[in-house]
Amino acid sequence: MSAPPVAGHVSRPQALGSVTLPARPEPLSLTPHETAIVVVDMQNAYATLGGYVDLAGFDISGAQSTIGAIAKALEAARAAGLLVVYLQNGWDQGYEEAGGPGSPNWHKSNALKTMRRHPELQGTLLAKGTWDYAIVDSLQPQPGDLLVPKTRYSGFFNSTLDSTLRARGIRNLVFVGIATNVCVESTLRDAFHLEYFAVMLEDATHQLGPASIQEAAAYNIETFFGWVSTVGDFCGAVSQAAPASPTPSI
Ligand SMILES: NC(=O)N/C=C\C(=O)O
Repeated sequence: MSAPPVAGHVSRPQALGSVTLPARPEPLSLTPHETAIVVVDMQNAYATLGGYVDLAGFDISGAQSTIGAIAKALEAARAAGLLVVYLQNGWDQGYEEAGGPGSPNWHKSNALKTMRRHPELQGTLLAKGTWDYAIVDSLQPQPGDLLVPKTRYSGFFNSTLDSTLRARGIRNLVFVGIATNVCVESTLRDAFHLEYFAVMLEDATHQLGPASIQEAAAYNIETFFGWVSTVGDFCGAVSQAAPASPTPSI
């Protein structure tokens, strides 16, 4: 027998307008107006050949299919009236926000390390205003979407993300983007600690590192921090939502 759905944040279980998303370890009920899709760091740095992670030596051959899967999920999310939030990772042009040798980020960021190894790249990786920092052409934000800049792996750290979501009554977050095991998982873990119901669409994410890392992140998420679903199931579920009503004006 299959497990009954967990009510994600709905005003009451199975509230009017809620949809059931097939997910692991069990289905999740979501109310569209309390749900946002969070697009993590779909920048040239992470998803385009010649960007930071490619130059740093990671395999991003799967990024093109991830972009296509995200585009599908976004189309369904927008049609159902879900809030779309983009996260954009990087720093000012002088890299003050990245931190100096007193910051672990200075030591661990592969972008900063790559630029130290190749001084000719200095200023080109993840700096605001550069091609590397820009969101990929095919996933450009649309009118009504929100864009939240961030300077560390978790989108909740030192950013406006939590207040932006709370102000809009958002309690459920659907995650897509790159990289599964770094910024997606870091943000999703923080979402759990901040009492959001978090779902990752596994085929709309891509890992940095071997394929086993993707599996490990999905295991962690479905076992400890949230739920795991797919783009097909997400599109099917949100297509059942009543058409979005316009935001009331005040
Ligand atoms: N967006 C990410 O998951 N980023 C991972 C590594 C980095 O930004 O250096």
